[in-house]
Amino acid sequence: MRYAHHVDQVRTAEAALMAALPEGALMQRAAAGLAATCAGLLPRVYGSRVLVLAGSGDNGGDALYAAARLARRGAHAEALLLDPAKAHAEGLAALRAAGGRVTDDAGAFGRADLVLDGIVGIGGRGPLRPAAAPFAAMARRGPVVAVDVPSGVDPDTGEVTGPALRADVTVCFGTHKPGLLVDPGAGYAGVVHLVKIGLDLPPAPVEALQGADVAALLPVPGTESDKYRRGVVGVAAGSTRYPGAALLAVAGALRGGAGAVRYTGHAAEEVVRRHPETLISDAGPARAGRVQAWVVGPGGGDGAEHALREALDTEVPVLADADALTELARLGPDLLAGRPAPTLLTPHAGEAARLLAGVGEHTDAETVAARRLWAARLIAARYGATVLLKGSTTVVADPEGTVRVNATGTGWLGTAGSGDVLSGLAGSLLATGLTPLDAASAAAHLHGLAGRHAAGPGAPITALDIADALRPAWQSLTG
Ligand SMILES: NC(=O)C1=CN([C@@H]2O[C@H](COP(=O)(O)OP(=O)(O)OC[C@H]3O[C@@H](n4cnc5c(N)ncnc54)[C@H](OP(=O)(O)O)[C@@H]3O)[C@@H](O)[C@H]2O)[C@@H](O)CC1
Ligand SMILES: Nc1ncnc2c1ncn2[C@@H]1O[C@H](COP(=O)(O)OP(=O)(O)O)[C@@H](O)[C@H]1O
Ligand SMILES: [K+]
Repeated sequence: MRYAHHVDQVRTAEAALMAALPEGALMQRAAAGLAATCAGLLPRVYGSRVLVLAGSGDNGGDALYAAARLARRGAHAEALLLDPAKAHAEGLAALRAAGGRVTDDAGAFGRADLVLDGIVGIGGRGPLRPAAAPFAAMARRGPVVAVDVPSGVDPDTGEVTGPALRADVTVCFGTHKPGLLVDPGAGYAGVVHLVKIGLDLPPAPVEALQGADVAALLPVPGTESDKYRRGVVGVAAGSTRYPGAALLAVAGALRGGAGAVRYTGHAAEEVVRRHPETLISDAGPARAGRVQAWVVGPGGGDGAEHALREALDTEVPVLADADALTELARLGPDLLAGRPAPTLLTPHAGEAARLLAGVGEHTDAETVAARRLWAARLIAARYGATVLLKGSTTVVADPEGTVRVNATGTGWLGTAGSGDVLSGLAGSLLATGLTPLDAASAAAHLHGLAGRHAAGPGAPITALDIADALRPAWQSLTG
């Protein structure tokens, strides 16, 4: 598991640790880890040109001390001080003592073999200020290593509201920050290395499941298992206009661990032709027969409201997607109130904007994509449901405030019908007995791996390719 903490939690833990350590010890731990990562990125340290962009806080201090360590190993280290009067005095003295020097030539950025972004860390707020902003767009020769956080990225949210430094590698201290794991910030962070510095931290508000965590969640049939005991997932999807969504949701559901898939809707013939193992019900969710979870909405068209109401009237978990979300946004969160079982909502950014409008928060898809944590948390709180917000970083938030992020995906997943496969998959995991939080985060992880597997070194994929790749993705976790 990767854990990410908010800035105020880091500050509290840092204060407690600093009180127990000699002055400056914590910064030296940070700088040592930072310098070691930088050394690993350079073909050789001796003779390399290292440039520090140094702001006036401790983030600049870390960068200056790390550059001093590299200078002691023979690097030509230079520091560009964004506010010379306020530069970190001890860090600067260490750099000078190691043979480094100060420069005011901005061209050094483009010539450097490695740039250290020590402009701002967890003390930064808002976009880069004018003195630093030009570096966001400047050509570079060597890698940019962000110290703790890429400057210009909000550490708590990953929001980027103006120019920000795009790093190849981010070396963060003590714990991950949410902004390193959630787009758009994650896209600026590059590869993230964590340097442990001994902080004693509270429970993390944001976490990211790793392969082993997901493997531990996936259902495994026992000797007593049969298709019913493994769980049956109901899929109410597709319409005469959109039969394909039904095929795709069933394709995902068949590969999600449930023992059987029960389908109801207007695309029964097509579904059985493509997936002969599907159980077909003529009635809607209310009388379709026993299931342990319902998936409702993909390609649902005009029938989506009816199917949603019937599914919500059952006593099993319900996953609402696509057209069912549009209906839910129109009808409002009261529709979910008092359900005896949990509800999982799987919006993309546009559907999330509709759900937010349904509770009086008028916004658009771009804003949702730019403020993913905010959007997912708000929908979860206001609808009292678990939310899986799709996109380049998938964010899963439950109404109790737990947030998980998933980054196994690839841009190739942005293909028509991809979300239908995901909803079938997540519903199937729900039917096996996973909580909505676990089902959603495991499904997002598997779906992302399947997309990568299907795309290979890089090629367009179809939604059915993703469904087909779910088995190797699953095996890659459990093998
Ligand atoms: N916590 C830990 O456990 C450890 C923390 N450590 C390190 O300390 C770092 C935090 O240091 P910090 O508190 O000094 O704040 P920091 O990030 O340097 O920024 C403050 C300065 O930035 C400026 N500034 C603000 N916004 C700006 C903007 N948009 N654009 C430009 N400038 C902006 C602001 O200017 P002012 O408003 O004062 O004019 C102020 O001068 C942390 O990230 C980590 O690297 C490690 O050494 C050890 C363990
Ligand atoms: N840039 C991206 N990086 C990673 N995953 C992506 C990206 N774009 C889309 N996806 C994933 O692809 C799927 C698209 O789902 P959705 O938008 O509902 O498509 P559709 O409605 O066509 O099925 C989601 O799982 C989403 O997370
Ligand atoms: K930084």
